[in-house]
Amino acid sequence: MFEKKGRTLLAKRKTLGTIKTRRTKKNRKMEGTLERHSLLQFGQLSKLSFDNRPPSNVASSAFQGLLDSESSELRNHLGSVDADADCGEKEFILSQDFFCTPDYITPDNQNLMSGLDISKDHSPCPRSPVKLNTVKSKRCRQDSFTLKTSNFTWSTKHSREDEQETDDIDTDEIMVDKLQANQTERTGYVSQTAVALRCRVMPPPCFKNPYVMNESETATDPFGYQRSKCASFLPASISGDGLSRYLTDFHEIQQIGAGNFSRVFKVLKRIDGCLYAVKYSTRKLYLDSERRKAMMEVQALAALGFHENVVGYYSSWFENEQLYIQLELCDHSLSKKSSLKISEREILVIMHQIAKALQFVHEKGIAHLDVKPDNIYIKNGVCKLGDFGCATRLDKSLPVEEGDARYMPQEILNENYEHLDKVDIFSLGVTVYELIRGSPLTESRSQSLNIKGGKLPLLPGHSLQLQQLLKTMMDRDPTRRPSAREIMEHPMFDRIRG
Ligand SMILES: Nc1ncnc2c1ncn2[C@@H]1O[C@H](COP(=O)(O)OP(=O)(O)OP(=O)(O)O)[C@@H](O)[C@H]1O
Ligand SMILES: [Mg+2]
Repeated sequence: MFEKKGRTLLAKRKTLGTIKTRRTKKNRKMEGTLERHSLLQFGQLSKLSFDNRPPSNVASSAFQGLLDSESSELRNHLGSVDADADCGEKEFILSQDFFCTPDYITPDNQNLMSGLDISKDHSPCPRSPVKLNTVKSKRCRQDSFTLKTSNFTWSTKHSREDEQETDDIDTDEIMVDKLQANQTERTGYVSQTAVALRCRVMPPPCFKNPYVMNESETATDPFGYQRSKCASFLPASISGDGLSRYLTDFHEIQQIGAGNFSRVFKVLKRIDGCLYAVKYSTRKLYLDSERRKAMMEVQALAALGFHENVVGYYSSWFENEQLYIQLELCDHSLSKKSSLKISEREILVIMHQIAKALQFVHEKGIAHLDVKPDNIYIKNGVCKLGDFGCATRLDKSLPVEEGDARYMPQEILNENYEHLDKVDIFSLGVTVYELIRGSPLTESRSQSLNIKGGKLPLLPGHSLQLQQLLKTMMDRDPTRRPSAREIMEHPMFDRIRG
């Protein structure tokens, strides 16, 4: 912790360029360690820069070029420092903190989030932090001070507080060197390359997956502390022109679906040549809270893992303040079929497969809460449950946001969340009823009252067994509805088990 504070201080000194500290012995000793640490870190950075070069991407080549030029410049500088025996006076500390501490390198009013466009970065690379010609230093012992230039104001209140923690208050004094007039403009300058490098060095933040039961798998995040400083910066920083992961990794073929909040495209993944579905939010998710809410869908999918009757999940990322989700590509959704008459055998197959999916989901402690024909997809004749945008935990440890009201039982509309698994059973019952009817449910109040009241009309042409099962699935009382496992084990399905 002590060394950490020492680094912070030195990083600040480097950034400000002209602030010198009269060091105590203790600090000098610390710097020796930190300089070695910095060299080590630089080694890692340069390795990253040279080893991870994508061969065929123009944008990333330009990006790499900038990184390389900056890397070699920094390396030259470090080399010369290495040869110099008097390490105590050097101001070249390059640590991860330098790249990951926006508050130290970011002047006020600079919008880093929208400025990350390497192709447009025609600004000169920052010169190595050479010693500036300074005029006589002036002592400053205020608790906080403001360094004003013609362009910006940099409050160092926090810096001063940090330094006070690190340094011995009695012995430390801060001396501020006056800048030469032609250096004032550079004081607040942060190279876009440095920002890009920071993003590259810094892995994205880890979020705890609330659907995963075994805490130990997600509790450890070795970068947690440093990432937390960049958490709100990173999602937006990977967006913007020229750095689109979607466009870089996928070739868009056609739109295959749209929901209330999203659009879904059939895409070809460039690197593996396979087809996928990519769903992305139509609304821009500017707020952290919006992003976290959207992320619950992918967290549920990731926590569930593979099941043949659940739509496959591959990856997800934020880009341009939108959440992108790469999914298994299916042929179409079941709603296409709800306007057609389908046979009882087909109905039984669908019912059995979705009950299987629900059994799997419920056993993982999750409720789907938006089962309906729109959210059941067909792939090669196999049904897959999709759209986990309303998924929540059965133990009520997460907020409940019910799905399409037409398929919801009365108890959830009354905010009774005691039997969330049985909400899915009710919705599956309504889904099957809609398929049998052959026409989509309307928003009509009388229809809705009948369904929610468990009053199922006779379904001519269908077995009593099926009608009986549907009736219990749509019972008003959730405790009387069968579980997904009980549905699966119903003898009626012997006809299709073949
Ligand atoms: N993996 C997929 N393969 C094929 N089509 C898909 C896939 N995912 C979604 N779709 C299509 O896109 C439509 C919208 O997707 P989805 O239901 O996930 O979006 P949404 O915005 O969450 O929907 P909702 O309006 O229900 O909230 C689906 O009904 C389906 O037709
Ligand atoms: Mg949907």
